Amino acid sequence: MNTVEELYETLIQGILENGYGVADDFLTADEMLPLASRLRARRAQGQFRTAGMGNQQVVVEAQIRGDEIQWLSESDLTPDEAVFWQRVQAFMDYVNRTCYLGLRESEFHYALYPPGTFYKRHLDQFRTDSRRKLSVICYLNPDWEEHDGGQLAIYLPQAAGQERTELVVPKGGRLVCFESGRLEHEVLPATRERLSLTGWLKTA
Ligand SMILES: O=C(O)CCC(=O)C(=O)O
Ligand SMILES: [Fe+2]
Repeated sequence: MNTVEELYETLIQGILENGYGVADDFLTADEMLPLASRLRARRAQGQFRTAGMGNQQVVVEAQIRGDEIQWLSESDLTPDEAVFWQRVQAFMDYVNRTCYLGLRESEFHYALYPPGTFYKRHLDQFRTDSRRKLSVICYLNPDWEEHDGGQLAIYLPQAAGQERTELVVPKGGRLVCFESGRLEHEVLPATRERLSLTGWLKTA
């Protein structure tokens, strides 16, 4: 079993060496499953909304993204959500001590992609707001298999204008992190509902 510092170090090394980091078991199954249930319960209560594009005006654009989301509010976390929240805050503190990114704030939402939906290739920074420094996605999918699809495709710039595509399987408990302003990425369609907690670590 990894210590949390080892998980944080794995993520940071991944970002420095490959542009993105992946930590399996960021959440244990015991930590992840209650969050998946919480997501479904909140959605059943009608708290989820079709996600919009950009921060200027919310244009619902099913051609671009098909996920439904709900933002977390720090003042309204269940104990299970607080475990995740605190682990992310500790990661943010660790990054600030080791990489001097000046991260001060975070924002997270649950996301559910119904089967067949996707999020086309995009960058996570808004033209009008560059405070998002690190994108963080934690998957809440028990028993996810490669043939279920739903991979996160990450486009890595290479020398001479080339690029390489890497695919991350959205396995439950796994966390992916990359620089929001640098890496374009895409969510591929899945054959099952695809659950996650997605967020950004931001400067003030
Ligand atoms: O769920 C993922 O793997 C990525 C989600 C994403 O790119 C986003 O919400 O901006
Ligand atoms: Fe994204």
